[in-house]
Amino acid sequence: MSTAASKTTDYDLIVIGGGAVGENVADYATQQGLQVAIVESELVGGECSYWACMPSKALLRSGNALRAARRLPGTREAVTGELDVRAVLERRTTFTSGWKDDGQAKWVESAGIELIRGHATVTGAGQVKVDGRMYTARAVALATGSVPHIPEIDGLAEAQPWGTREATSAKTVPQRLIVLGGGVAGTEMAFAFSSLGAHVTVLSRSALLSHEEPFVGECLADALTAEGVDVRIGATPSHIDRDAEGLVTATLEDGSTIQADEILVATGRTPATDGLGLDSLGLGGNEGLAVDDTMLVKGTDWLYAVGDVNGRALLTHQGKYQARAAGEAIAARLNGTQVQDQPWGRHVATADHTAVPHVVFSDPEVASVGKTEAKAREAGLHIKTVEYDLGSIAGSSLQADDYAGRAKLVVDEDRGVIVGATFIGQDVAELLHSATIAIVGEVPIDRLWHAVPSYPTISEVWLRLLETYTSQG
Ligand SMILES: Cc1cc2nc3c(=O)[nH]c(=O)nc-3n(C[C@H](O)[C@H](O)[C@H](O)COP(=O)(O)OP(=O)(O)OC[C@H]3O[C@@H](n4cnc5c(N)ncnc54)[C@H](O)[C@@H]3O)c2cc1C
Ligand SMILES: NC(=O)c1ccc[n+]([C@@H]2O[C@H](COP(=O)([O-])OP(=O)(O)OC[C@H]3O[C@@H](n4cnc5c(N)ncnc54)[C@H](O)[C@@H]3O)[C@@H](O)[C@H]2O)c1
Repeated sequence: MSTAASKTTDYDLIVIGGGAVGENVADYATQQGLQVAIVESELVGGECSYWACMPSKALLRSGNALRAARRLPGTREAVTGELDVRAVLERRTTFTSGWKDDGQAKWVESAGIELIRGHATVTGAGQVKVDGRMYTARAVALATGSVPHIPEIDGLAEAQPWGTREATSAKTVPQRLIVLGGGVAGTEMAFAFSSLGAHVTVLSRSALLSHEEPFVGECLADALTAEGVDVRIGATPSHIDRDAEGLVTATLEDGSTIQADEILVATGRTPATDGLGLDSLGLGGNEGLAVDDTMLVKGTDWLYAVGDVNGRALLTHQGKYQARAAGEAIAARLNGTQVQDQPWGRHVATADHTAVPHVVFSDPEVASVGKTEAKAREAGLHIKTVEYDLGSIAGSSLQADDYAGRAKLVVDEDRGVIVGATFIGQDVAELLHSATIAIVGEVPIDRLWHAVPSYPTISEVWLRLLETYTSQG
């Protein structure tokens, strides 16, 4: 154990940032006997707990549940009203603990981690300054997350747009909302606010969710349009203006205008490295810190970057996976025990390269993992793809009348294994882990044939996909 080191430094490890990722780095390192401190400048729990995953999913769930009920004759008749907006917003607020972090701060303490409140900067190897006070450690882990990217559009900054923080913590629902960006956050928030009664216009310069299989964006655009959302693909504003009454006007490149009460900017995020003092250490830049698979920043032997800040996968679950690897890798290095850094070893985040699962909680849901067909081809893989209509599965038709959805597998023909899977449809999120296991486990297609899906579940799509794959020869 590492107590010897603690005699020369204040801590074995200082984690900067107490979001979900920082908490996990600290926890896993502490469990290996390290003395650890977390520095947090805002709320312990970070973006996910207060302004991202939790409140956004709470805002989405009620609309999705209402639509699900309306898809079933018999149930439809029992659900005759609209959403109670106040109740939905209140339920959202309970998931953020009213934007108070007492519960999570208490957990940090109970886990044997020291919490230092304040803004941290890194002043040298193992040196961290927090609001004027210097602390030392044998290793430092950055888990500072990411910040919104605001595009340089004339008048946008002056119009004081909403970011995702303002959207997820909204106290009221604007009558008209413009959503700029057709990525994950923009799509989810368009569904959420439309369900809550806003008239939403989405401005997306490319197809919605353009990193997914192409049918995903098409299905989502259709679903949003059916909900009354005005989806403008290929539309970029050239100018934004907010007048004295608060009215927002977006002027598009073709000269047309759209008016709204609020504009939400959801155009991506960049690593939160500004103001950390990295430039003076010859590190930094806004492209993200290059790390190895133990999350050690390249060119250093003491600095780690974990979660959103390293730009590998801006997702809570993947950041926490990196954190489990990094927390134990740091402990192994400091304790002088073996670092298991071979691919798929305990101390590396190998899955970041091959199997990052993600779910978009739109309606229909989008759940995908691994490579799309385009990415697999780009990687030079010799692939075959197979698609199946989810609506024709017995389990799906029981789930909802007129169930619409699609599934696609990307198979590496040389290895006979799945390298990518995409599902779109109601309630497909829980289907995703089966695909993640198949990819991570490199389960041969021939063996997958023996994984029999229960009847009548939506998972039966696996059987149909494999039958179709085999019949294609
Ligand atoms: C609207 C929205 C919805 C999302 N929904 C999902 C979802 O459903 N599922 C999912 O997996 N992911 C989702 N994400 C992504 C997810 O929120 C992030 O991947 C996750 O929060 C990253 O965790 P992190 O700990 O790396 O960073 P953060 O949660 O951002 O935590 C970083 C912490 O560091 C602190 N900090 C920063 N700089 C300093 C400093 N110098 N000194 C001290 N403290 C500092 C910050 O105050 C913050 O608390 C969503 C993101 C958005 C924007
Ligand atoms: N359910 C989830 O897991 C979930 C939900 C929300 C967000 N997130 C995470 O948060 C991150 C940020 O979400 P996001 O939606 O902001 O990013 P994103 O990368 O998913 O989408 C950004 C969108 O903005 C567009 N865009 C970028 N610059 C633009 C410009 N100058 N003008 C017009 N459009 C522009 C892009 O084309 C893209 O469509 C994502 O990477 C995602 O991992 C996850």
